[in-house]
Amino acid sequence: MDETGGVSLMSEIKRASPSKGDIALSANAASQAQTYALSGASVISVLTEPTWFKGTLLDLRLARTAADAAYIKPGSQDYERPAFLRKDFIFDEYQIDEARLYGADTVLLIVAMLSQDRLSALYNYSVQVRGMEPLVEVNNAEEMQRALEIGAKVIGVNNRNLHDFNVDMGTTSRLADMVSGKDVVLCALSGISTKEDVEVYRKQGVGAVLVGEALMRAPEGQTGPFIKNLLG
Ligand SMILES: O=C(O)c1ccccc1NCC(=O)[C@H](O)[C@H](O)COP(=O)(O)O
Repeated sequence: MDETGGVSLMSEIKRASPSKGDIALSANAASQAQTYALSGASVISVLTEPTWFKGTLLDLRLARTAADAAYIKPGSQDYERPAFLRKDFIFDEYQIDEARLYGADTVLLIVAMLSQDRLSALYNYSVQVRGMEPLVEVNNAEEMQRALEIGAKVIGVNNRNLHDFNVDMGTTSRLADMVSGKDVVLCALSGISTKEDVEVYRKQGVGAVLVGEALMRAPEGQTGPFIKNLLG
């Protein structure tokens, strides 16, 4: 949660996706990141996977550089400087090093894609060797339990089922109790597009929401106002 008790925004740079195909192919990662940074996003998530999401590691570097440059301009410091998340399918420690090298502050670990040993090893490597607390993604109670077992402190519940791409906004709500009272920031991922969505999650103790497609489809010049309205 942000310092005002509101929900923090993780805004995503997402050109395409397996479920929706092309979303915003010509999006410029640098200018998108600047807009996000200057509109109040706490985290900028950059999809670096090339095949399905049409992202690159270079997007991450350009986004980071542009947002940092925008942020140091006089008069532009209304918000905290956002952190950068490398959003990709991470299987190896090397990808965590790569993320750091290209400007990320943290990485995504998807519980469903990793054995418990690999999940734990990658989590520990990220925290202990690179000093980055990963966003650990889950989609059901069993995965949430696995995330809690490794000591994850930032857990994202993906409302999108990765097998059939169905989005059920109640997924986060149903798992919220499993972290209540724990030292965990609960994040709601996917399908979020309105201020009302954010308000529902806020009341359930969600600390951050991740928004991709809705931001990428905002009409030109409307991304900043859209973010301010979401956070309103
Ligand atoms: O977005 C997809 O189609 C997708 C399919 C399979 C694995 C991951 C996928 N998306 C990654 C994400 O987690 C979303 O980009 C992120 O939560 C933002 O979702 P949205 O706001 O619905 O774009």
